[in-house]
Amino acid sequence: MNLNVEHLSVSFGEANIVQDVSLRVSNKQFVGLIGPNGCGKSTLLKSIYKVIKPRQGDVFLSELNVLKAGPKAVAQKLGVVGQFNELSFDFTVREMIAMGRTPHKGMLETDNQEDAELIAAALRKVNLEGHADRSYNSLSGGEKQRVILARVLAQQPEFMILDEPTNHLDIKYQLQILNIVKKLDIGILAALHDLTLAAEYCDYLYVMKEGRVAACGKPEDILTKELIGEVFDVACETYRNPVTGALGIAYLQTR
Ligand SMILES: Nc1ncnc2c1ncn2[C@@H]1O[C@H](COP(=O)(O)OP(=O)(O)OP(=O)(O)O)[C@@H](O)[C@H]1O
Repeated sequence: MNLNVEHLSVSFGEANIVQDVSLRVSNKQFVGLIGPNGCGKSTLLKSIYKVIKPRQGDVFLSELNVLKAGPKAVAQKLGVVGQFNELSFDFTVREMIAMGRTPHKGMLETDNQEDAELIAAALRKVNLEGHADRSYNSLSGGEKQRVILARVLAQQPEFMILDEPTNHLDIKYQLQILNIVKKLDIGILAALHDLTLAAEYCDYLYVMKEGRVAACGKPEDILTKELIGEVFDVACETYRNPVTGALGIAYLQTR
């Protein structure tokens, strides 16, 4: 399933927050969206997954016209791990994850054995088997984040959007979540803040600055000290990590 975002623009009043952004995720790529705070990453993602209405532009998931399709048709294909996961009403962890099955159900259809197995498998995958009956609101930020991922796993989407999925997570779970997502073998578009993790996990990166795409390409081609200095306003040197061989970034003092 491919994602095509075409000339998307979002405005709040007079402020043009996302300006004529086009991007593509094809062939089950893991594509990262990076850029400084406030550059418009979340707004772009929310307009792709229909929480915000764009001023202009189109979004296609393969043949599906996302902005014109109904929510259920989109939810059958697209899973979303958003940035803030607070709830006014309390549910158990199991109930939260069961919500992932809703797009695949008829109006009054209840959960069956297959749903129960998918929910249990999702709980196992994020290491929260023992937490199924806990109240969601009582969980730590990192545990909540993993429940939201488990809900999306139970949803069995063909494409996934993640907005800073490693927020709140310690390094073990940052790596675990990125490994789980990477192994799903579906197209992924994820906003990420950690540039070395973005370089390690992403096949391709889009760099946003002030609402526009400032650069795009393979991580090793575009994550240069010049681009990082220009977009994030920090001085750095890039290097090959001698242990992993991955791209390393040594941050120097802020300019
Ligand atoms: N509903 C809104 N009304 C007015 N301005 C908004 C609204 N939502 C976001 N903005 C503004 O749009 C800009 C982009 O916000 P956005 O959350 O998309 O940035 P971001 O790149 O995801 O930032 P971060 O890395 O901090 O999460 C910010 O200046 C923000 O204050």
